[in-house]
Amino acid sequence: MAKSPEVKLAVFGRAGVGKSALVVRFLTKRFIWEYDPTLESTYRHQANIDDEPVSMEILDTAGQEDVLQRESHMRWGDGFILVYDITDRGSFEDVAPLKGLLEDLKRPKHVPLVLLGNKADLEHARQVGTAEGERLAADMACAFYECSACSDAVGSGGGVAEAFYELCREIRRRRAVQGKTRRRSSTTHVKQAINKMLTKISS
Ligand SMILES: Nc1nc2c(ncn2[C@@H]2O[C@H](COP(=O)(O)OP(=O)(O)OP(=O)(O)O)[C@@H](O)[C@H]2O)c(=O)[nH]1
Repeated sequence: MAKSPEVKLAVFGRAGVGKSALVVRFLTKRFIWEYDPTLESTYRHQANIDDEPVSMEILDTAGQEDVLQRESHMRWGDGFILVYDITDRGSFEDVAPLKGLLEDLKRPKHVPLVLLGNKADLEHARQVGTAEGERLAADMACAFYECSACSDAVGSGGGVAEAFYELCREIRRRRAVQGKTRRRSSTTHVKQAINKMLTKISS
């Protein structure tokens, strides 16, 4: 049987935005109130997305990792979920610099991303409007979800799982485009070699 394509997903965001809670919600469909402040953790998960199997490796980063750790996690990932907490404006303001770091490190620069505003169940404490999230996602050319790790029902866009799935789809799309470009460039090389030979023969 063919092996499922592997995708490496990393979850980034300020400490306390709910990265671990979101990963656990995605993997177990449950919410657990408290975790040890994250030491980084990785998980494996298999899913069928649009009838195609995919094998995910998910890295839940620590909100307070140092620069070297962060860079190595950014190099590791194929795609990234950038999380903020809708009740913490500072966590929203951290997102654009994270995207900037990714662009500095990754080639090609345009990295598969999803923006996720978590804790949508805490509407009474909201500090970041939905429209602001939408605008930032438009600037970053990525999908946007407001969700709650407490519940799949809260928030727009079909909950936490949909954000992970959309990131996998985006990685697939990019790989398909890159594969085509590579195939095209190798065909071009063959054509150039044949042309050279023909020129030599005719001269
Ligand atoms: N109300 C509510 N609380 C949440 C939600 N997600 C996480 N929390 C709470 O927010 C706190 C931080 O959640 P974590 O998942 O540990 O956050 P983290 O981003 O992994 O934090 P670090 O590991 O320190 O980087 C915990 O008390 C969670 O119970 C949510 O969607 N709604």
